[in-house]
This record gives sequence, structure tokens and C-alpha cells, in this order.
Amino acid sequence: MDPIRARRSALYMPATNSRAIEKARELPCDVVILDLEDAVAPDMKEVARESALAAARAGGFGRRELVLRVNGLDEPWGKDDLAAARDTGFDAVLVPKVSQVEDLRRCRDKLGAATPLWAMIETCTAFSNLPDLAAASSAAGCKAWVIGTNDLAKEMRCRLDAARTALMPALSFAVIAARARGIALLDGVFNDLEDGDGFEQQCRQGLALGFDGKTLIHPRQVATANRVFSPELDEVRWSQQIVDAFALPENASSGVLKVDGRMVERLHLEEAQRIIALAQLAAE
Ligand SMILES: CC(C)(COP(=O)(O)OP(=O)(O)OC[C@H]1O[C@@H](n2cnc3c(N)ncnc32)[C@H](O)[C@@H]1OP(=O)(O)O)[C@@H](O)C(=O)NCCC(=O)NCCSC(=O)C[C@H](O)C(=O)O
Ligand SMILES: [Mg+2]
Repeated sequence: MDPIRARRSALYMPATNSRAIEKARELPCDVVILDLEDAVAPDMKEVARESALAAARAGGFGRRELVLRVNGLDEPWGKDDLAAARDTGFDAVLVPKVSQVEDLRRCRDKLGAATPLWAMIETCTAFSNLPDLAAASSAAGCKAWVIGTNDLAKEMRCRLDAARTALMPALSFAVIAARARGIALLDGVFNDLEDGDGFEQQCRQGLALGFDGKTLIHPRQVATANRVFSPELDEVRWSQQIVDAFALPENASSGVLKVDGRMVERLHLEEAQRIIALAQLAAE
């Protein structure tokens, strides 16, 4: 089982933006994603790759996970990006538009066995193959899925309302497929930088769906994502009550207990332990 990690806030930035990368070393986000794909113009792809590698070599990101989003395998730069990212100190390499089981095998071949892999799930083909992709992700050591809601909405040609109604079945099914294989899950980005309330609502929706955190495009989104995806005090207190109840010697052989008038089973104990661990990480 992988250790529990806080991945409440994962901030993208173009790998060409040295000011943003400098800033990311100080921001309270859990994950920093240096982008070589959509945020970088075609004539800057090589410059971006060099700049990302230099940032990884320079370090200074502290506890934040440093992730490189490469170009897609079928783009002109994708294979070179993957080869360059091999064994370079990134905590993970994020591959966009992973759609078929074969894509994961191709990524692993280029990356080698040691470099952790994450996948963007954002095409209609991917969403048509979710259980197979989850099984193949697990076999390929792919530890996290990042949902690309912009690409998905574009391919679906759906019209998005504030509640993302058209995406709900897809998002929910992605959570189920990923959880079945122990894969972490990050929700898509919120494009309107001026709409703080809408952003918070969408974070809350992601949390309710089961996501571990949200991908972000601007530093101003970090604090809200951290707050929403951290366990609330009441939740932590209740979790501690469950842990304490099962720890009593007289309950050592009990599968089910009554705590504060509510039934709790050992499955609740597992979730309570996860919430307490997450709260500790969030406090750090
Ligand atoms: C959206 C932006 C282009 C806006 O940039 P800008 O107008 O420069 O913002 P501000 O003037 O408000 O910036 C204020 C300061 O904050 C720094 N900054 C801005 N953005 C970031 C960032 N992402 N990370 C770190 N720091 C950032 C600025 O440098 C300013 O600093 P200072 O000089 O000290 O004041 C811009 O925010 C941006 O480029 N965002 C990221 C875009 C991106 O990476 N997009 C790709 C990922 S999203 C995606 O691909 C979706 C997915 O694939 C899907 O399909 O859904
Ligand atoms: Mg995308």
C-alpha cells in the first residue's frame, strides 16, 4: 500500500515561466506541475523542456511533489520529453491523453522502470476504457490520474453549467475505476480566475465525488483547495472517537460498535485512520 499523501492542490505552470516556477517554491501547494504540453507554444517546446529539467536539478521545492507534464506520445516532442525525464528527480511524469492500455506500456518503455508515472484521463476513448485503463495503470505503476475536464468537454461537445452536469457520470465513473485499483485522483481545472465562489463550489463538488484534490492554474486558487480538501475539525474529532473506541481492550474482538449513538464497523475505522493521517499531513 502506498503511503498517504496530501494532494489537495496541484498547481500547473508553463515550464517556460521562470517567475512562476520561482514563486512555486514558496507557495503552499502540495504538487507543482511544470507543463510542457498545452501551456507551451510549439516553437518553445525544447526551451520549455530544458527549463523544466534545470528547475528539477536546482530543486528547492521542499515537500511539494514536483511533476513534469510532457507532451502526448503521438505529438512530435512526446517521446523526447519522456526520454529526457527519465531518472531526473521528478516525483512523477504526467502523460496527457492516455487513452488505451497500450499507451501506458509505451510510456513505461520510454521512461524506464524507476520514474513514477501519472496519467491524464481526458479523452472520450479513455472514458470508454476506464476499467481496463485502471488495471493497466496499476500494472504499469501509474500512481495517479489527473482528469482533464477541458479536453473532455471539448471532445464530448457538451455544454458545461456551473454544476458540470454533463460531466457527472464520467467523473464519478473515473473515481470508481481508479479507487478499485488504489490510484489517486485529481479533479480538473477551473478556468475562471475571477470567480472565487464558483471555484470553491467546484472544489466541494470534487471532494464530494471522492477526488483527493484539484488541479489549479493560479496561485490564488491554492488556499481554497487546501482548505476544502483538508479534513474538517468535526470530521477529525469523530474519526478519533472511532479509533479510540476500537482501541479499548473490551472491543478488541468486536466488528461493530455503537459510538455516540451511531453504528460503526471496522470499515469506518479504516476511513477514520485515513482522515486522521490526512489531517496530520495538512497541519504540517
Ligand atoms: C492564467 C495565467 C496565464 C495568468 O497569468 P498572469 O496574467 O501573469 O497572472 P497574474 O498577473 O495574476 O499573476 C500574479 C502572480 O502570480 C504568478 N503566477 C501566475 N500564474 C502562476 C502559476 N500558474 N504558477 C505560479 N505562479 C503563477 C505570476 O508570475 C505573478 O507573479 P508576480 O510577478 O510575483 O506578481 C497564468 O496564471 C498561467 O499561466 N496559469 C497556468 C496555465 C497552465 O499551466 N495551463 C495548462 C494546464 S491546464 C490544462 O491543461 C487543462 C487540462 O489539460 C484539461 O484538459 O482540462
Ligand atoms: Mg488537457
